[in-house]
Amino acid sequence: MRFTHVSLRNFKPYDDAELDVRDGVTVIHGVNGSGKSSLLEACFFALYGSKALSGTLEDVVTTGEDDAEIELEFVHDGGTYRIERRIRISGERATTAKCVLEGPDGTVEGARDVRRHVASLLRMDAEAFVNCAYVQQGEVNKLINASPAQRQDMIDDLLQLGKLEEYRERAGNARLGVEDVLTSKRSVLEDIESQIAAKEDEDLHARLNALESELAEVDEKLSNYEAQRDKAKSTLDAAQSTLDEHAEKRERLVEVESTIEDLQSKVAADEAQRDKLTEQIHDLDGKLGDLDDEIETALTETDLDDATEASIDARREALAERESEIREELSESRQQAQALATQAERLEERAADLEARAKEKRDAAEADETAADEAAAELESFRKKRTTIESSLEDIDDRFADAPVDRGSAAALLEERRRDRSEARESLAETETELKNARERLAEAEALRDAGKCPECGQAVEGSPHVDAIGDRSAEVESLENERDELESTVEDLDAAVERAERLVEAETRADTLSDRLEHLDERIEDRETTVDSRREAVTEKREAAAELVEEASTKREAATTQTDRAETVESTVEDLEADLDALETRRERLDRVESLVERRDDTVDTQERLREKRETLADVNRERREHLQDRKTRRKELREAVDEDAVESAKKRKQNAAEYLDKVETDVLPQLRDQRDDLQSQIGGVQSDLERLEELRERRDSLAERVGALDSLHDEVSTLESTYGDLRADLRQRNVEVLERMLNETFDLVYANDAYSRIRLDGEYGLTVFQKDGTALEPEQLSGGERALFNLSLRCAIYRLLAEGIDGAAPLPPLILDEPTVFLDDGHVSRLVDLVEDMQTRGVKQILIVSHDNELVGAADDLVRVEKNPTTNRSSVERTDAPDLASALADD
Ligand SMILES: Nc1ncnc2c1ncn2[C@@H]1O[C@H](COP(=O)(O)OP(=O)(O)OP(=O)(O)O)[C@@H](O)[C@H]1O
Ligand SMILES: [Zn+2]
Repeated sequence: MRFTHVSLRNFKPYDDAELDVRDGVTVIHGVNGSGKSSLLEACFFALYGSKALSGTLEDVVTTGEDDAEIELEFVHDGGTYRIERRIRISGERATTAKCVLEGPDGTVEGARDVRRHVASLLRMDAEAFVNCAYVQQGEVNKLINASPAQRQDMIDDLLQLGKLEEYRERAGNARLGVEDVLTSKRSVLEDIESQIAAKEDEDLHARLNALESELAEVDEKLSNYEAQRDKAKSTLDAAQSTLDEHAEKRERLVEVESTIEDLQSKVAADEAQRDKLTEQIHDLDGKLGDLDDEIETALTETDLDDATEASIDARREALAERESEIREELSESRQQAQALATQAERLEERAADLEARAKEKRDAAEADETAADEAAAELESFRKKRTTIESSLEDIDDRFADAPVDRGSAAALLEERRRDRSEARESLAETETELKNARERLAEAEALRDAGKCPECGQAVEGSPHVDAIGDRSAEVESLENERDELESTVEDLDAAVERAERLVEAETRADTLSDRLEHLDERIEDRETTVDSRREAVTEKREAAAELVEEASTKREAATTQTDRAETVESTVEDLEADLDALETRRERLDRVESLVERRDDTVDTQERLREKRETLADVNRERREHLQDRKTRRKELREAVDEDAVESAKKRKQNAAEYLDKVETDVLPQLRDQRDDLQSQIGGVQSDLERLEELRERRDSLAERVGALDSLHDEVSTLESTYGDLRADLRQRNVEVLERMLNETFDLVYANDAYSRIRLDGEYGLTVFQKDGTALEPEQLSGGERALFNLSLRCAIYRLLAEGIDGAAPLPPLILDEPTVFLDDGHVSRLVDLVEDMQTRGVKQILIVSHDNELVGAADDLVRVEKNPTTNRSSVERTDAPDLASALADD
């Protein structure tokens, strides 16, 4: 198997990338993170899908893109294949939107089917692919650190040895299954054999023969009795039909006899009925005569000529006409009477009303008169009061004739007098004070003088000029005392004058009051005078009006009497008319009586007619009945002759005999025989089915015995197969281990010659041991990092070779893929790696893909592929460079 072309879109760091992969060694190089490993992963992913990923499906699609596409073309076993996958991100999740494998045998679709198809094509699943062909970056220690059992599983799986174990287990399971079946079948077989033996002991055939002959005897007896029974049955039937015939005839006879009796009694009854009817008709004739008499009498009470319907109707009409006339007149008269009565009533009311008003007027006149009298009395008293007040006023005026002022100035006079008096009192008070002071000064001077001092300056009197002053001072006192006396009498006079003035003021005030009252009285006098006049006038007017009203009332009363008289006249007319109506009613009643009598007569005639008809009908019916009676009597005669009592007796006897026989045979003999027969038949059936069962058992025994034999030999075969698979696997594994150990040592020599190690041992349990030149053994884990890398590579290459050579025909193995194999190697060992690669090539590995940036490996490449990442877009691209150009490019470096 070889890759030929890979093309990517939006796979991890790539946008659009395409690469033709050629045979030989292809080295992919580029700086860290440029996308080298991703390119290899793309191929692996193309083959196995999500199983090939360490991460999730989403990681595959370039961040920020919706979908990714991977296409891988490869050749395998002479065929060309192409796988196409498309991954789409929808929401958070990525799904495989398309997955198609096109190959020479057709197209496979769907991720699961494609993965299975690839696994069966390459005979390895994703895990086996990684273990065999694809050495991933940093997986140096995977095989070294694995336990021998893991390693064994891994390698067995690669070499498909696991299948053998699987087959062995399947064979073991099959053996156990066969054993289970065998055991159960054997026990069934034993059971059947014992059943057969039991049945054979029963001697079934002899029993069958005996039962069958017994059955034949019973059958014969049965058919004999059945024939006898049939004969008895027909005898019985014949006797029965004779009896039935006679019984029927007798029944008819009875019927006919009862019919005759019935008819006879009906005829008699109807004849009696007819007689009764004749009698009734006769009675009605008498009744009719009576009615005719009554009608005659009633007619004479009316003014009818005859009692016909027409004349009664005509009369009735005339009465009705008259009645309506009277009623009309009556209603008019009643209305008129009513109207007149109402008018009279109204007039009475009006008269009463007028009289009442006249009385009111008279009462009002009375009241007015009383009011006028009262006013006149008051007027008289007011006039008297006026005279009294006038004389009082004249008295007051007389007093003012002597007074110093006129009436009206008294108040001013009083004020003047009081002022004069208070002035006089003030002068008096001043004078008294002056007098007191003068008296004190005199006393002082007299005291000083008595003490010998100057009464004026208080100095010693000798030589004082003022000693004469005492005389002056006593003269002053004297004059002041005179003045005071004068003033005191003035005040007394003025007191009297004030008193007089006060009395004048009093009189003046009284005169004013009297004048006011006088004025007031004058007003009232005038008022009363007016009242007296107007009331007296009103009295006259009202009395006149009352007289008029009384006159009007008497006129109304007269009119009322007239109307009442007229109403009475009309009412008597009404009474006359009512009497007329009563007379009319009596005449109508008489008419009614005639009419009802006529009707009754007509009814009676009808009844008589009906009775006659009924009597006639009855006569007809009886005529018919008599004919029918004659007919029935003839029939009775015939039937009486047809009944034969002897034949009936003999038939009865025969019937009884046959019935007795049948009863015996059918209830006793035949059922017994039938039971016997059924019992025998069922016994025979039982024996027959036993025989059939025996036969069946024998058949089953034979087939079971055959089956048990077959199972025995199958068990032997399966056991052999089981042990064969076990042996084969152990054998193959041993051989593989030997070959793998040889190849491992060859490879190891190639990459690690001249070193301290002599060889590697791979034991039967897949344990690995490294031997040093001095013979000491080492665990592979004890090797250095670089040594471990080489050891791993050797082991991987050896496994690859073992597979390549172990599989027949053209090597279908996938390319050998190494991702960064030189990481732990020093320069010398890199050239060993180059040797190893070349060795693998010479051993027939067609395609080797190596990711490396080691110059020496680059130099060894047949094809060089450069991977670059655009630093601005951060997207990777891939480009093939021819080896020589690169060599020179590297030389420039
Ligand atoms: N889904 C993705 N979308 C975009 N870029 C991705 C995605 N997955 C991985 N990468 C980028 O791809 C690069 C990793 O590629 P890869 O491992 O192939 O590099 P490399 O060349 O093998 O590097 P080294 O030499 O270190 O092994 C990283 O730069 C990573 O950021
Ligand atoms: Zn890498």
